[in-house]
Amino acid sequence: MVTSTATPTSNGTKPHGFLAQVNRMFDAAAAHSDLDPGILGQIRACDNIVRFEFPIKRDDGSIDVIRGYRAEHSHHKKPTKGGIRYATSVNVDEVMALASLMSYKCAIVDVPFGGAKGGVCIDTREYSVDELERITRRYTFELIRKNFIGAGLDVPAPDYGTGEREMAWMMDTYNQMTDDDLNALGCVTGKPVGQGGVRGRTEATGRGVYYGIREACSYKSDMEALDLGVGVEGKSVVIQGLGNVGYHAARILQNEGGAKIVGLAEIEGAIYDPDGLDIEEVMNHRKTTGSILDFPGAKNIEESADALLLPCDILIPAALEGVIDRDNAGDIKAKIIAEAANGPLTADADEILNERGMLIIPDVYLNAGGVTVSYFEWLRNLSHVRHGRMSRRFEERNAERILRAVDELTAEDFDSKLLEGLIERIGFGASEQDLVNSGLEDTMAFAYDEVRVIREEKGIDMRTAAYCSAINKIGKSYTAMGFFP
Ligand SMILES: NC(=O)c1ccc[n+]([C@@H]2O[C@H](COP(=O)([O-])OP(=O)(O)OC[C@H]3O[C@@H](n4cnc5c(N)ncnc54)[C@H](O)[C@@H]3O)[C@@H](O)[C@H]2O)c1
Repeated sequence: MVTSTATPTSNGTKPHGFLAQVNRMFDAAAAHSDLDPGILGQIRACDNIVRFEFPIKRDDGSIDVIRGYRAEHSHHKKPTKGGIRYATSVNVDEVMALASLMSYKCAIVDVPFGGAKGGVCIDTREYSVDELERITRRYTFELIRKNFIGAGLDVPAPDYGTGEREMAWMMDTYNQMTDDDLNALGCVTGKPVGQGGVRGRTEATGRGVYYGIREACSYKSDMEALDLGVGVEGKSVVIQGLGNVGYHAARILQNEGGAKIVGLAEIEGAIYDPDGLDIEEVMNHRKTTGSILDFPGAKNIEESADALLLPCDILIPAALEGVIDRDNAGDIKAKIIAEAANGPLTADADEILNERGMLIIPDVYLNAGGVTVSYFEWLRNLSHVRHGRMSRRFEERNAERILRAVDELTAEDFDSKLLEGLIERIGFGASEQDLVNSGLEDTMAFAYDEVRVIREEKGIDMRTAAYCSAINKIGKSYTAMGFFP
């Protein structure tokens, strides 16, 4: 085990890797800050990182050595929060970069957590479900031993390659291994609904991506500058990655926003149809045939990455980092780049696309829906009260009182249907999903507005403005609490 606060210089670190890209973006925003350089340095630094290896018995009896990581970027607020990634790209540089993004993201949407990220360096397709469960449980056990998990300490969530299944295994392992009975449910978020999860968490990142794009498309001056109309409706969209984030973003953009999905890219290749692709039909086709290719009416694109260059209004990279770099940035035809994935643009690509006048909605803002709803889930776990449960009866009784107060309404003709109608009309007794979605919608709209004001005041691009927002808020936090000892 290596526990260190130093910047990575060995073992998996790329010379100009992901962390260097994130720090370059941070530095561009820090140049607009009046904060003491020492405080800026502390905001940028990764507070704690752990790397460990453990053996796992495969189904055939052989042994694999698995490498895991967890980085806690910023302890200015606790717990720290961030996903667990299962991918072969996972290394110390990647988890530190992703943990930094989490700190900035939480600050931008006013979620009171520090940033963290963890991962296991595996290709999930090479392991059975039983093996994945053993890996997840052992990884969690290592986090417990090293004090890197707990409702008040550090709270993982799903990321690339993990989902609610892995979160349930993590929570159960934590529950079995610790005495933290009261708060055990809050040790991870993104759990299944029956295991302390909240309705709406699975789709939350994709839904947040939709709300963020909708905010961006609602500003006439920005749309006019791109020669586009106001609103999401009718805009053509290309999406890379049809996992949790990409699929739900596509579905909601299509069904609620009226956008036209013209291109979809997955690992096996991409498809294009300028007349529009129905996302559910494509997913069913993939389920049946094992691939999105050969979808009826669509053109196959054998080289999946070429889909990034398709003509469209909005390009949504929703897979992994660094997919748009200085080599392909000049060929991108989309007018809006909506960063659903973390770090899909290198700093060079970011500069090139900004110079070309494109509107980039940055990851640190756009994919914050997941952590926002994770916050709701965590609050629910700590309070042991389901959202909407306390308020529903109270609100129903209020509605009943209002109805009974209407003079002409006697007790005999009191009609429960009328009560239901009133409840629905004035929004009483909202379901948990309604409460979660409306909380997420407000959060995304409010944060967009804060970033927009900074962007206009300083005359800077949206990413730099979003980082400025994060730096201001985290800087305020460090300044107010002072430095120990
Ligand atoms: N899950 C969340 O709540 C969440 C929250 C914030 C940010 N993110 C970020 O969103 C991105 C995607 O995460 P996810 O949870 O949807 O992961 P996921 O594992 O559910 O899905 C990722 C999808 O991308 C596909 N993919 C991988 N490489 C590809 C390529 N080169 N071209 C096309 N498709 C490719 C995979 O096959 C998979 O279907 C990551 O950058 C992650 O950090 C996720």
